[in-house]
Amino acid sequence: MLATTSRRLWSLHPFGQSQRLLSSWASVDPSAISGSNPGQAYNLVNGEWGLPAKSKTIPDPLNGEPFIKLPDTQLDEIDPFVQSLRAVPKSGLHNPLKNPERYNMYGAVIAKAAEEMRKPEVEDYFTKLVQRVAPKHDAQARAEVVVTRRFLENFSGDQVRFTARSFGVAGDHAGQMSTGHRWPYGPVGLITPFNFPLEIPALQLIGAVMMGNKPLVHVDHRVSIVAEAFLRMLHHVGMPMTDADYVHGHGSVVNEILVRARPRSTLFTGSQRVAEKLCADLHGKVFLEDAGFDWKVLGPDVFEPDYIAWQCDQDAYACSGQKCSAQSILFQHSNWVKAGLEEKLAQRAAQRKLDDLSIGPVLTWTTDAMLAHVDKLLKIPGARVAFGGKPLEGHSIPDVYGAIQPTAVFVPLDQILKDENFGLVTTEVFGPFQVLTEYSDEQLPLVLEALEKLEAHLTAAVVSNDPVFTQKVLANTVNGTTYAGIRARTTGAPQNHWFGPAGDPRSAGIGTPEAIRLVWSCHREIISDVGPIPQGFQATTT
Ligand SMILES: NC(=O)c1ccc[n+]([C@@H]2O[C@H](COP(=O)([O-])OP(=O)(O)OC[C@H]3O[C@@H](n4cnc5c(N)ncnc54)[C@H](O)[C@@H]3O)[C@@H](O)[C@H]2O)c1
Repeated sequence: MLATTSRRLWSLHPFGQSQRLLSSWASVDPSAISGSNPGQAYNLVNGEWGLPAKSKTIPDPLNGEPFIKLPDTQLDEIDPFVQSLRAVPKSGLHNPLKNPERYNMYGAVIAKAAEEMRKPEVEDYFTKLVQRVAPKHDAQARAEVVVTRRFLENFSGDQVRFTARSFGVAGDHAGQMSTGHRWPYGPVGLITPFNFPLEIPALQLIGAVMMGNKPLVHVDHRVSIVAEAFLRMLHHVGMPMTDADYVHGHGSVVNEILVRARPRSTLFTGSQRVAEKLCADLHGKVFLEDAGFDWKVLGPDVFEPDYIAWQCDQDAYACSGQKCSAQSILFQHSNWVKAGLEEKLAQRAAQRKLDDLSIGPVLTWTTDAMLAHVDKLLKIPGARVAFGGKPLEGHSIPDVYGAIQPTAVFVPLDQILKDENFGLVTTEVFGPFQVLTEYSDEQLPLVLEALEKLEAHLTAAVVSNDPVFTQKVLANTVNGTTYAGIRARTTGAPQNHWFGPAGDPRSAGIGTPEAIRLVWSCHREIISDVGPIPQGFQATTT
């Protein structure tokens, strides 16, 4: 049974000064939650926050203290979520012909949400909350909050209906006109992972509701408290409480809700394994942002090696390598090797420290698992540890999480291409780990062969200002978000461009009007044919 709670609860938490300013909507204080004062998360269904019978606690990633209590929703408690989704018509809560006032309503809600997030205390609040559950440097956590705010700024006011705009084409005769509409799916699923606790669920949730869908939202349990706070903030600025449901807990439980509720579409962001399972269980009605094994090719033109080393370090190791866009493999032209890039990379990586969370806990790989992966790679002829390869020391990160130094293993290109090695070398390690390799001018076709063999096509970078070289690589690859030019990176996507994989009809996107239209609406063509019927019409059978 779901027990209903109310906003009275906030008063139970000993908020500090800045959190008191937020007390009308914030339910946990990131500065105060601890083993002795755990935060409490709630499910939301049909407009009511509530708790199932069981709860579970999650450990503080920095010291192991059980610091957040989560609803541990069981299979016999999912009926309200199933019924809530089933009650949503396929034509959505609004569409261009139904309840168009809601485009205006969301324009106002999103504008107010942006205004709320522009308050320094709200920016600090979300930054700190993100850091408590997914420890990363203040700059990284704050960037997530700022990108979210800027997205809200971009999609406020009339941008909601502009994003859902229709287009018309003249017909064959008077009275006929065809109009292409962006139509909602109605009931939808939205599942996101742990690594961007705010940005990914926030951007996708807003895209879903502004296009007229009602989503069931689920975020990885380790960080789901953050999106709950965002949802509470949206309610505070006027979003109807019944427009989205929110369920904490196990992925398997969400899986069952979706199987029974049969949403018309589901956006999944996470691992390839779960992506494929959901695709099968939901009969292909999915959009996917799945695993990233992201590559960077350094072209022959060596330029500003200190800058390039800094960018490579950021791409591989910021957020402890836990970005889907993190640089997983670096193809260095021999000119870069001669320029000493590897040493520069090692120096940059050595600057990272736990104190400022420029390196920190890894939430889905243990230390042993990451080091075992390194050991397996080292069995490949010619492979060597370029730097790192050791556990972090002097910390209290619990064993369920991982903690290793920023690590790079060099593997010769010809070995990477061997069938017996390729799968191992191109396994995504969601932590501070990358593979380095080297190629010569004559070996560029081998680099392209390796890129062709990869299965994941999320981000990529071609670091070169040589247009012929860059064009050759771009022309023969498919990654959905590819940066090209001497400043090319793999990470740090802001709100001003599409982010998402390519090369798969299920590929989703995030961040732009095109991404929202693709993921959260389908095309509907309405052909008006109102006459007049031609004078002297005579029927013929054809
Ligand atoms: N492509 C992108 O934009 C993008 C962005 C971020 C992360 N990722 C990927 O996410 C992965 C890291 O996250 P992870 O390993 O924790 O992912 P994961 O697939 O284990 O979990 C992701 C989400 O799915 C849920 N889930 C798990 N099993 C489920 C099931 N059977 N049915 C429904 N939901 C289920 C989890 O609770 C979580 O919310 C990496 O592979 C990374 O590349 C991709």
